[in-house]
Amino acid sequence: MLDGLFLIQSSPPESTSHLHPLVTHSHCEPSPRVSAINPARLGRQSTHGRLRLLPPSGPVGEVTKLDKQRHQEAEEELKQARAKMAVQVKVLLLGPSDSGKSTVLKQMRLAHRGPFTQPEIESFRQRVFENLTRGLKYLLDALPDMGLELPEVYGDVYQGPDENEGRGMCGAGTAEGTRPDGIAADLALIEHAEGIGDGELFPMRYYGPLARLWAEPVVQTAWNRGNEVAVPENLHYFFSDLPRLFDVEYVPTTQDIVLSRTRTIGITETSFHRRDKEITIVDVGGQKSERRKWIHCFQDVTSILFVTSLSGYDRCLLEDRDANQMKDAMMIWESICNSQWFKRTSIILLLSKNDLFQEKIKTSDIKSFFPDFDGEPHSVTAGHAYFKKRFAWLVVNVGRVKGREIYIHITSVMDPELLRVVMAAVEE
Ligand SMILES: Nc1nc2c(ncn2[C@@H]2O[C@H](COP(=O)(O)OP(=O)(O)OP(=O)(O)O)[C@@H](O)[C@H]2O)c(=O)[nH]1
Ligand SMILES: [Mg+2]
Repeated sequence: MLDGLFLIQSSPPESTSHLHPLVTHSHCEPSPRVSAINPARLGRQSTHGRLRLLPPSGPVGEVTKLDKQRHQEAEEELKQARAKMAVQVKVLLLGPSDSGKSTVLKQMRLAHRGPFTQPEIESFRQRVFENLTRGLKYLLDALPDMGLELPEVYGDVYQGPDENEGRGMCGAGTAEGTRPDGIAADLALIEHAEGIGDGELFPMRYYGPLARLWAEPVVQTAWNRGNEVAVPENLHYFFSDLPRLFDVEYVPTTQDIVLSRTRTIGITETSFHRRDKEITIVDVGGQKSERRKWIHCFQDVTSILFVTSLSGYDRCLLEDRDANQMKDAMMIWESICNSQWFKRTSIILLLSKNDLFQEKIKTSDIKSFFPDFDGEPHSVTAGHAYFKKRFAWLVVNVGRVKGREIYIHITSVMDPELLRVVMAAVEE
C-alpha cells in the first residue's frame, strides 16, 4: 500500500538512541552536531555504530591522571554538545510532490534572510522561462491521453499576438516568432525548447508560439481539465502575462518567484538564525521515487510541517495518473503521524493552496472524488471542514506521548498567516 514509503515503517534505533549525537551519521546530510563531536576524544571509539570504551591508560583497575583528564574532557564536550542541541531546531517539511513544501521554504527564506540576491533572482528568471516551455510541452504531450488532438492549422491564427506585441511593444528586439509559420513549426520549437543562460533574454522566437499554442481552444480545453493529468497549476498565471515576461527589462517579482515550480530531487537543508536559535529546515522531494530517501532525515526532528494541497482533491499524481493526490497525501500523513519515529515530535498539517481550492470548488464537486462528502457541493467552508476532519481521523492517539499535539491550518502561499503558522511551529 505504501508504495515508495516502506522505509518509514521501520522503527527508530531505540536501543542506541542515547548514542545518536555521538555516533550516527545521516547518509545524506551529516548534522553539524554529529560532526562537531569526535568520539575518540571522548575516550570512546565507534565500531559499527556501537560505542566501545578505550582501555584505561594504566594497569587494569587503576584510574590514572590521564583517565581523569579524558573523563573531564568528555564531560565538557558532552555539556557543550547538549547546550548546542538545546538551541538547534530541526524542522522537516514532508508531503507529496507539488504540495508546496519548497514554496514554504522560499517564504521562510524571504522572511529570515531578506530579499533574494541577484544570482537567486537570475536563476528564478531562467526557471520562469522553463516553466513556460516545459509546462506547455507537458500539456501538449498529455493531449492524446485526454482524447484531444490539435488541429493541423490554427483556427484563429493571427488573432493572438502579432508583431506589435511582446518585446516589439517595448521597443526592443524584433517580432521574430510571430510570423505565420503554422502550428507544426510552433510545436517543433516547443518540443525542442532549451533553457536560457545567464543574462540571456527570453528568446523572442518563443513568444508567438507560446502565445498561439496557449490560446488554441484545444489547449485551453486541456488546461481546464489539467487535474486529470497533473498539469502545473500556475501555468495560467505565467501565460496570462507573456508581454511582461518577454520584456527586456523583465525581473521576476516575488510573486513570480514563489509561484514558479522546481521539483525537488534529494534533500536540502537551509539554516536560519532566529532569537538565539539555529533553525534548520529540511526539504525533501515528494514524488514517490523520492520518498524512500526521507528516512535519512528522521533523526532529531523538532517539528514536522506536513504540507498537502487542498486543490489536490480532484488531481492525479504526476507520477501516477491513477492515484488521487489528496488520497495519496492522506496515506503518507497517516504513516508519518503514527510512526514510532515521531511519537514525541509535534506535527503541523498545512492544507495549502487555498486560493486555488476556492476557485476550483466552484466547478469541481468534492463528492465526485470523495463519495462520503455530504456537505454543500460548492461550499468552501464545508470543504475545509471535511478535509480537516478526514486528516484528523487518520491520527491514532494510542501510544502517543502526552502533550504531543497535531495542528491543522489552512493556508495559501500569499497569505501572511502561512508564515505565522510556520514560525509558531519552529519556535515551539
Ligand atoms: N497558487 C498557489 N500555488 C502554490 C501554492 N503553494 C505552492 N504553490 C505552487 O505549487 C507548485 C509546487 O510547489 P512546490 O513548493 O514546488 O511543491 P513541493 O511540495 O516542493 O514539490 P516537490 O519538490 O516535487 O516535492 C509551485 O509552482 C508553487 O508555486 C499556493 O498556496 N497557491
Ligand atoms: Mg520541492
